[in-house]
Amino acid sequence: MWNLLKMVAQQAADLGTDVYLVGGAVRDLLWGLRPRDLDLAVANGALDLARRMADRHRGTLVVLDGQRQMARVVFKQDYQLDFSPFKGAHIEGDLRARDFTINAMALHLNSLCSSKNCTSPADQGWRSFLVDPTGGKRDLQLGLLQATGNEALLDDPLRVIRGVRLAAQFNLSITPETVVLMRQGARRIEQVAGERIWQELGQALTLPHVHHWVEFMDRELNLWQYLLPGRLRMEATEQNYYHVENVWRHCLRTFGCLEIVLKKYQFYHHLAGGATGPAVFKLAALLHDVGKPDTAKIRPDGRISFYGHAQAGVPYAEALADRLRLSGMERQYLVTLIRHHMQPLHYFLNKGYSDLKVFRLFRLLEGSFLDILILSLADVTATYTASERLSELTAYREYILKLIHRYEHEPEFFHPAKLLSGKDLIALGVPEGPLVGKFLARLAEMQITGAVTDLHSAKQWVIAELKNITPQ
Ligand SMILES: Nc1ccn([C@@H]2O[C@H](COP(=O)(O)OP(=O)(O)OP(=O)(O)O)[C@@H](O)[C@H]2O)c(=O)n1
Repeated sequence: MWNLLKMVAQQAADLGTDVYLVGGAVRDLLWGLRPRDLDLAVANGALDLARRMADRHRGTLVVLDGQRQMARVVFKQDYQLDFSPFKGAHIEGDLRARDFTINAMALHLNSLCSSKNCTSPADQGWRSFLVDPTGGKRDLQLGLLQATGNEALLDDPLRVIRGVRLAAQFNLSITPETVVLMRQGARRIEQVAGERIWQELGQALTLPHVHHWVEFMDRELNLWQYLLPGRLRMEATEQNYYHVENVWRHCLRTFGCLEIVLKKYQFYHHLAGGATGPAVFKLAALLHDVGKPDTAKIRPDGRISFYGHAQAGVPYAEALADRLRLSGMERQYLVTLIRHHMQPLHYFLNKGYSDLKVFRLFRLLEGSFLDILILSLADVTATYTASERLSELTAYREYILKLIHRYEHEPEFFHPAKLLSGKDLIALGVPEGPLVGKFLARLAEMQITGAVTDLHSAKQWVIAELKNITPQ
């Protein structure tokens, strides 16, 4: 990295301009990290400098905004350099216009690289070229997050969420004055584009232990009220069985339990949902009961019917996905988690643990079997610990862990070899259309129960079933 920065300084000197390493990269260096995304503020000719770096050092140039002179140069996927002009007349002005003091520092590369100190980050000499007009270095040492000024968070309310993310990431305390500014900024969060919110919120939620910060966003900043559709309604709705706390408190508790369950059983790496999967998963925990109170009813026979509220939560999940502009995959994942989160408990209470029931539950959960089992365990842990029903919790935990163990150790059970394809079924006389899918699903279940064991018995079963279909 240091060599790359030397090259930047050299090219800048040739162009007769000043260049500074700024923002998060400087913070990370002081924190002892090796940044890979390097932001560079250039006095004049940012685009020319980016072009020279790409041409002369075999980087790939992407002009991000030609008019505003912003460009990115990528080097063999190792480092990414973002060039932009100073915001303001000079570097101090640029830094003061940034979000937090720890992000408002710069390194003057021209001076640094013309000195003998430009060798390696281990050589601490580079610190003497720090430009730090707001006291970022001191704040970082003290573990404090502080806004650069009174307007910083009103100018760009996204910075409120960035602040929470940075505090969580670097384990910082937010100064009381900055908390007040964050609270004011939070009221304007609705002005911020959904994709920007999701980018920061997603990063924050991906961190492994943010329960405390999620509570902070609620208690101190009222942020969830602006971000989550249904947040107020959840607070106004009592859990309608066990009557311990309102739905929103329960969801916050579930969020905390989810982080514990994920850590305790090392589940982080098994989740579906792609790179942002963990963040969507946690969002689902926070929203999972939003559909209450159209909800669990005790039926006359004493059994509990759960379907209503999980289904009723789907439109809220969709509205949130739209607001945050989640990708199609993220949206689908969120909706699936919300829609089916009650099913494992429903199966536990009402259906039992036969092979067929386990297989049906697996099929029902649409590729998110493991994730929904974990969410359900967190959900039930939250409910049963709050209402001190610990023996029931033990039984449920055993049930879920047994399912998870089976899922991880018996892949052939969950994915039985396909004896007949859709085409085979049609050749045997199954009418084209939805019936083919139904036959395939039934056939898989027949394999699970052992009623069908090989190609011959599969064909026999299909032929016999076809006779049961009334001819039109
Ligand atoms: N809303 C924002 C976004 C960014 N910045 C400034 O731009 C720098 C670069 O932003 P970005 O690359 O998004 O974040 P980093 O702080 O570099 O953090 P990370 O590398 O962890 O994403 C920040 O350090 C900060 O100085 C800001 O003031 N306000």
